Amino acid sequence: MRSSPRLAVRIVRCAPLLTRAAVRAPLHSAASFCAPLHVSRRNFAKVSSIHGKIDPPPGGFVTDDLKVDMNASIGGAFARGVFAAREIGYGREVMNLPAYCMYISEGEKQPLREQVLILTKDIFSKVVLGSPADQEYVKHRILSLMSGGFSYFTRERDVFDFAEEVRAAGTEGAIRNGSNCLLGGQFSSYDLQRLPLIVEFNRFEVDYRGRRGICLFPEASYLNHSCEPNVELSITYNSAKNNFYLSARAVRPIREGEELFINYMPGNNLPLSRLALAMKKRWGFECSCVKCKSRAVGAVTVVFVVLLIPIIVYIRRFIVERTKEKHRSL
Ligand SMILES: C[S@@+](CC[C@H](N)C(=O)[O-])C[C@H]1O[C@@H](n2cnc3c(N)ncnc32)[C@H](O)[C@@H]1O
Repeated sequence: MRSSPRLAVRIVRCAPLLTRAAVRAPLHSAASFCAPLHVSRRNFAKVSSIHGKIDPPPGGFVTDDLKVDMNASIGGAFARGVFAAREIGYGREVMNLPAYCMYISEGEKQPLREQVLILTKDIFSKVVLGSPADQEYVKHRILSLMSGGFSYFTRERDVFDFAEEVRAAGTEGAIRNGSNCLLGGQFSSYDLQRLPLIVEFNRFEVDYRGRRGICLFPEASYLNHSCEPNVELSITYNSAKNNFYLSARAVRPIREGEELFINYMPGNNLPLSRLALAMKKRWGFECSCVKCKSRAVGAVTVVFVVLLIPIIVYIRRFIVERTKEKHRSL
């Protein structure tokens, strides 16, 4: 843990820090690339391209005892999760990450949709104007994150507007950089379409002095949700570093090979049945954690007991009565 002063922030759930001016700056200056937007299948390969140890970002920490591996039973055939490569003791910090980027809204009322688009533009500006390391990070880390198949609040029009803005002519340097990014195949039209969705689905919502904001911590985005998590996240603002930091700690001992889970909707105190519905509404997936699966088995058992047993009793009685009648008539 760092010793510099921090402000506690409220995590709602769900990435280096630019100033607001930098966040707004660069997009119309980007590229004049005019390839049509098209959906490509390589996305699926990308979703599972990251496996093995998680390299910590600059200024961050990820223990070597974690690895990303497949978990086909959660989130589809290509889904991944974070697993313990060795036993992890109770209370141990397994990740401490600086936000890769963040946006703090101007007023209380700024819609999440606008926040997502501003952060998307911030990330893309790093691809166009940033260092090769930034470009590599966005390409390999951020674009390999999972996005929802559709958006809950990022309108289709926003995504197309963003792509158009990226292609629009701007200053000489940005055009050259932007064109190279797109034409060189580092960042495809399809990536442009996915980026806002990736931000939407991997955002961590924070509250900074009463202002809402969103951050990305891409290394933490491989963690799946469980209604009975074994890892707890806390996000704090480090004023010395002028950035948010995410800390992930084990809240019980985790065996070697066991998956690490967090709660995507912490602090809501909803009963399990309502939590699953809230998850579906907010994050768009049916929770298939062990607790929800056992709840489903429990529901099937109740249906069996409440409906099937009376039916079986009725049929049995019916057969007994028929047999008795037959005997009487003999
Ligand atoms: C932030 S990502 C987690 C990592 C992701 N599994 C991957 O392969 O990159 C969130 C996505 O993982 C899947 N997921 C996470 N927890 C889940 C759960 N409990 N049940 C079903 N799907 C889950 C959902 O598809 C969700 O949209």
